[in-house]
Amino acid sequence: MSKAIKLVSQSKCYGGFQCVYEHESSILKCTMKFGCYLPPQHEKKKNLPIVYYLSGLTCTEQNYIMKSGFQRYAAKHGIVVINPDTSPRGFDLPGEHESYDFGSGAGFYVNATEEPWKTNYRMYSYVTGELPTVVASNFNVNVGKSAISGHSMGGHGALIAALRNPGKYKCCSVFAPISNPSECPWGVKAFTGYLGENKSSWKQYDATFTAKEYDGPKLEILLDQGEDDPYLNDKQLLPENLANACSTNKHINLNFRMQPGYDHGYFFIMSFMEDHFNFMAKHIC
Ligand SMILES: N[C@@H](CCC(=O)N[C@@H](CS)C(=O)NCC(=O)O)C(=O)O
Repeated sequence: MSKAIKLVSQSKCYGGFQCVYEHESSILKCTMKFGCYLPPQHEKKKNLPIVYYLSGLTCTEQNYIMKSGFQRYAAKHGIVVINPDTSPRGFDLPGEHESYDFGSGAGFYVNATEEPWKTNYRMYSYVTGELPTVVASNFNVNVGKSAISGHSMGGHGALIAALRNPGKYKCCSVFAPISNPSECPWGVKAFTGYLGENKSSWKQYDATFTAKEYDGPKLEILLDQGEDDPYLNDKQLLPENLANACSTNKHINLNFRMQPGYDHGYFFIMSFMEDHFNFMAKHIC
């Protein structure tokens, strides 16, 4: 596996640098971009903590970089922030670019088992395996101090990454996550396409199921959900199902906050970004 990365862009921001890098992913078999915020502390200090942030449907690495305002808090706490793209890129598989909720921009953080997706659509292994290795070999980070965060489809990705890899991520921060994908239209469409009709193979990628089975070190999860999020009312997110599952598991502490008046977008996310960085900093700084 090549660990080489190439700088695509670099802009000074809060004393550090917001960068975008690209690299050849051997798992996805394509060139992938990822955002990398290097806080001011990166020049002198070694062993900085890492936050991974996974984005939602239709996003590239740009949405979070441009819209969330996270850099201010990453600079304050001295955290390296890595945010990958949401699917493999550069292919033209049948139907890949036809809908916003499947294929490109919608990798759902699973390892596909179905044709024609199974060769490239392996975002679970990319995010939890290849990307951390690439990050560890290129930046002054301490992989033992990692947290994972995400929004919507990326909230689902963050939850399953944390729940399936006990101890790897010290805590998990999510905004409006797709919390029970086996039971919502977005998830059913994606899992049928990537994983096939057999629902038993879906459970490993469903936070509501994996939360019941988690028995690792105490996992703290901060979940913010806008009350006026249209996708909440459309039953795409189902955070109450995750909350029920977590309430029966003493190894998980879920802080589930409903936020009146907020919708699904980045204005909601930016409003609670400081809280999420304070929460993650407590676990990794
Ligand atoms: N109706 C939206 C659905 C997708 C959506 O809301 N995506 C969220 C994540 S699930 C997002 O972050 N969009 C990009 C943005 O707001 O910058 C669309 O077609 O773009």
